Amino acid sequence: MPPIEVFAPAKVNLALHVTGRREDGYHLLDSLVAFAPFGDHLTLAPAPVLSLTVTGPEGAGVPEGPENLVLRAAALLPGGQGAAITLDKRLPAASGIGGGSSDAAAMLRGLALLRGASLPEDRGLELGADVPMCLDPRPARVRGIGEDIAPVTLPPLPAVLVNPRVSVPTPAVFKALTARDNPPMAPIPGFASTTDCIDWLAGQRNDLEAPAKAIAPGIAAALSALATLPGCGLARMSGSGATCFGLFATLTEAETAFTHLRATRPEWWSACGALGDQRTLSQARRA
Ligand SMILES: C[C@](O)(CO)[C@H](O)COP(=O)(O)OP(=O)(O)OC[C@H]1O[C@@H](n2ccc(N)nc2=O)[C@H](O)[C@@H]1O
Ligand SMILES: Nc1ncnc2c1ncn2[C@@H]1O[C@H](COP(=O)(O)OP(=O)(O)OP(=O)(O)O)[C@@H](O)[C@H]1O
Repeated sequence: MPPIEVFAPAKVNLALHVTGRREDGYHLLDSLVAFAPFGDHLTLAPAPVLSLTVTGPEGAGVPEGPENLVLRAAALLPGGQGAAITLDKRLPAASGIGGGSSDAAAMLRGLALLRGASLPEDRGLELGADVPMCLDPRPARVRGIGEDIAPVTLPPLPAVLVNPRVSVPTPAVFKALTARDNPPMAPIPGFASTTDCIDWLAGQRNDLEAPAKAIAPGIAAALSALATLPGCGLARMSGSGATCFGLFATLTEAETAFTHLRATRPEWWSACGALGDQRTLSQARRA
């Protein structure tokens, strides 16, 4: 049987409001997410047992053992059939763009095809708050701790992403919050254009940006590098950081800005593409 290939796109929190805290310490969020046309790649070859090999430019330091979210995801699906898994890491780990969560979600989609199994009832929430939204990688308003997902329609959002090569652990950023009961996002209107959407987003926030910046000052440098690129309409951090994104009215403007940024900051991880719906690209398929 030919191997199965699955794409695990980067997740971007276009806005992320922290609106409360549950008794178990998890924070209640109100977030607008979209997905990038770049990300990690998984290959699942039928094999007698389950094994994982991590490759790719961002693979260094990513565990190959049972703690990898890909293997933890595999353990959730019934069916004994093994698989030789290759995880080609292109997204920096622990960087706020859902790398591990998107890999876990891609693994669930791939194994569901390989084993003919259905997806777990909690849609992978037990693996991480970002996994359910990554299972169906389309623009969505996400509430609760990540389980309450409502798809939304957004125009394509040309973006440049940059990671200043600092990794910030998600729990430390939540812990450093000074206010946990902030106002939710405004109601999401229909957007006539990309510029319309960028203007609306500028009135929303990422409440994790201030605590993340306090932990990792490199984030401020990434944000100001993005904000000063010609045509950048909004620069903001994604998730718990440290990856930041800049939004542009057109893909041509974003690509020009990306070329400039890559040349001036070659030591940073960066990528460019239109954020939006990546369901088609992310479908598990036989090679
Ligand atoms: C920041 C976001 O990326 C926004 O989409 C997510 O909320 C975090 O998602 P994630 O990385 O999948 O997070 P998890 O692996 O579930 O949680 C890591 C840690 O972050 C904190 N955490 C996470 C999610 C949440 N809603 N409240 C929290 O307080 C908890 O300390 C938790 O132990
Ligand atoms: N498949 C994986 N890819 C990357 N990291 C992994 C993976 N599996 C487990 N990890 C571990 O999980 C940690 C968090 O990595 P991940 O890429 O999920 O970041 P994140 O910033 O928490 O994502 P987000 O907050 O956007 O969901 C890493 O430090 C790494 O040791």
